[in-house]
Amino acid sequence: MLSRLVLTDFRNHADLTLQPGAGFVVLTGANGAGKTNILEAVSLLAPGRGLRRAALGEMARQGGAGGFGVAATLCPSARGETSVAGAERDQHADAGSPIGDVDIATGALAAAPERRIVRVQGATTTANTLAEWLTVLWLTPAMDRLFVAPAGERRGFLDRLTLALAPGHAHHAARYEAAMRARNRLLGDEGRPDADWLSALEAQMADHGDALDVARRETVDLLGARLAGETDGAFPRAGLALDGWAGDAAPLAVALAQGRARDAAAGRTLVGPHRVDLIVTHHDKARAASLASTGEQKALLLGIVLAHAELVAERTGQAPVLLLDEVAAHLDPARRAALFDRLAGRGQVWMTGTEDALFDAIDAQATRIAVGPG
Ligand SMILES: Nc1ncnc2c1ncn2[C@@H]1O[C@H](COP(=O)(O)OP(=O)(O)OP(=O)(O)O)[C@@H](O)[C@H]1O
Repeated sequence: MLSRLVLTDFRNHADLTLQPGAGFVVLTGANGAGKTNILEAVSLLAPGRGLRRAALGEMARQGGAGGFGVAATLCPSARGETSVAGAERDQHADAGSPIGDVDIATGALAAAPERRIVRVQGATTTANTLAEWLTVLWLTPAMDRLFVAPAGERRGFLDRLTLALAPGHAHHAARYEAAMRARNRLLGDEGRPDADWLSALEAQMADHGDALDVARRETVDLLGARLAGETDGAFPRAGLALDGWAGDAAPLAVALAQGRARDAAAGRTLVGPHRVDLIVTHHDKARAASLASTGEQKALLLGIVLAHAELVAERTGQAPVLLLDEVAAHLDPARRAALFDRLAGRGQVWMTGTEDALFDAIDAQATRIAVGPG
């Protein structure tokens, strides 16, 4: 969990320091006060582009010096002794330094506003290594249409779910994409491409692509089984499946080598795990989630996120940090109570709303923060 969060020139926040407690962190304030901006800042403490998938240059405060910073202290008690098993933690342990609070920071400088800087304990590192330290998952109003959105959005959601169980997932995704871009460029070049160079790139895609495929399948299997066994009742059970790339049907390197002419003509790679879609069904109604009502779609998504948070906590000993933007306001009172019940005592959960009264039931367990303009 985060025990401290400092925003400097991040969106509308010139200088803001928060000291959230464990459990619920409730941000309330008027429209435009900057609540979602705070959640976005937390989401940047994980690999990827954050919950708005915005360009870095958009995040620096207009009227500020041009750069921005998001710094946080992770508190070890809630990270758990067995939780952070990654290479970075091992390095610290090997160096004999005690595992205490961990400072992580990200941002950009005015001189290079689109270059992301990431530091862990003051040492520069890559954004992908943040997955070793913190798992952050979010639900925002923009995700309400996830089940009818293009496949890429569901794949992005699946990858975030997967990252929580396989911290190396972001690294494999980045390497896979880089090799694929290089292959696409090579196939698009004038003249006959170098076959050895193509084979080498395809071998890289196959290595990293297989790792992506295995990790996604494991996530879908584990989460699907958990959802199928649920008896909660407050949130509809989702059925999960993968579609679009049968990873076990043909080795990827073979499929890529055979598809060179086709991909050269298309100007892109037409097979591989970058084409995967997450198929979600309303389990009890045996119907595609895309055909469910708006309210049912929201509830399905929330059910997936809740089951995932519990799965991750169980398997890694570390509850993910959840960011629930405007979720409480859209639930009926019974579902809202069920949500609070399920989340109580399950790690740090940041929630936003325009009205204080929405969160009265959890007042005693929450850090309440009134967000004002600027
Ligand atoms: N780079 C920026 N510099 C300054 N202000 C910005 C920047 N980017 C966004 N803003 C402003 O931040 C304000 C707060 O946005 P945010 O989405 O966090 O509000 P909110 O409290 O979640 O509101 P709502 O309840 O309407 O969702 C908006 O008025 C927006 O214009």
